[in-house]
Amino acid sequence: MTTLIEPISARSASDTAPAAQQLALFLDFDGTLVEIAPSPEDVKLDRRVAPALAALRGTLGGALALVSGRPIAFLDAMLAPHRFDIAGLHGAQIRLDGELHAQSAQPGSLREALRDLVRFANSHVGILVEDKRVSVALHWRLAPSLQDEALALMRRTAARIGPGVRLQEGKSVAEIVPANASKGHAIAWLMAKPAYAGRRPVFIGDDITDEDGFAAVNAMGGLSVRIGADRESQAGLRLASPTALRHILLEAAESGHLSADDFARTNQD
Ligand SMILES: O=P(O)(O)OC[C@H]1O[C@H](O[C@H]2O[C@H](CO)[C@@H](O)[C@H](O)[C@H]2O)[C@H](O)[C@@H](O)[C@@H]1O
Repeated sequence: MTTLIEPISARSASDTAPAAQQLALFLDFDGTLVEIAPSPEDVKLDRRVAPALAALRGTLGGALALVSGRPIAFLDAMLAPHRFDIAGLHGAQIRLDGELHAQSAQPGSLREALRDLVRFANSHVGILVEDKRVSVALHWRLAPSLQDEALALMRRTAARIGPGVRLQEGKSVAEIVPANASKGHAIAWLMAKPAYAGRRPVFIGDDITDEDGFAAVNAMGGLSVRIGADRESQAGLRLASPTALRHILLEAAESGHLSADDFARTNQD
């Protein structure tokens, strides 16, 4: 695939800051920092990744955040003892510099809807309900033949709750999330804050929910990188797998250098 970015060194002759100081790095979690697993609690994070991200955050002058569908508390537990800036629940909650700045309210009737979803899961082997309080996910990875039924149930449920929510589809999952939550909004919000402002955003993700984020960084002249080549995407670049990304991140953490060019190595593993 063609590289769609120009080398950072060619972008501005007057810009003498080190390449890493020109970037803001936004990272999705599932399918990006960890491989997709059979169920949400089965994911395994390589033990070198959290310290590498902490080192990279230093290299980037603090401009590093996770942007995920997971709750912040889950990501904190995975990355402990390190704590990062995080947009969780597809942007429904945002923590910056240790402070919770944005938190959508639990959409009306979500509790009631949850009971219906749990009933469906209890009567269909392989269906999992993930209750994230402000949002809820219905998973069918372990029961792929139930995809249509599960998706139809989630569409009906979201419609019944009303305009306060939207349906977010993903890999073998559908989620009901607050209508105003999106990864694109979360990235734009963070990019307006001092630690991130004026930098070139780089967003790396793998799923449908990441497309909003890709569109947002594309609109800001940033770099969008999709893990996997299995479907169309607005992302300008591709990496083959979380392993390929991990190599880049670990190398950058070790060397103390990160530039846009590091993400132009496409389809590698
Ligand atoms: O935005 P992300 O960090 O990519 O989170 C998106 C959703 O990821 C999780 O579900 C996905 O990963 C599971 C574990 O690999 C997999 O079993 C499932 O099929 C995938 O859809 C997570 O459970 C969701 O809460 C996230 O919203």
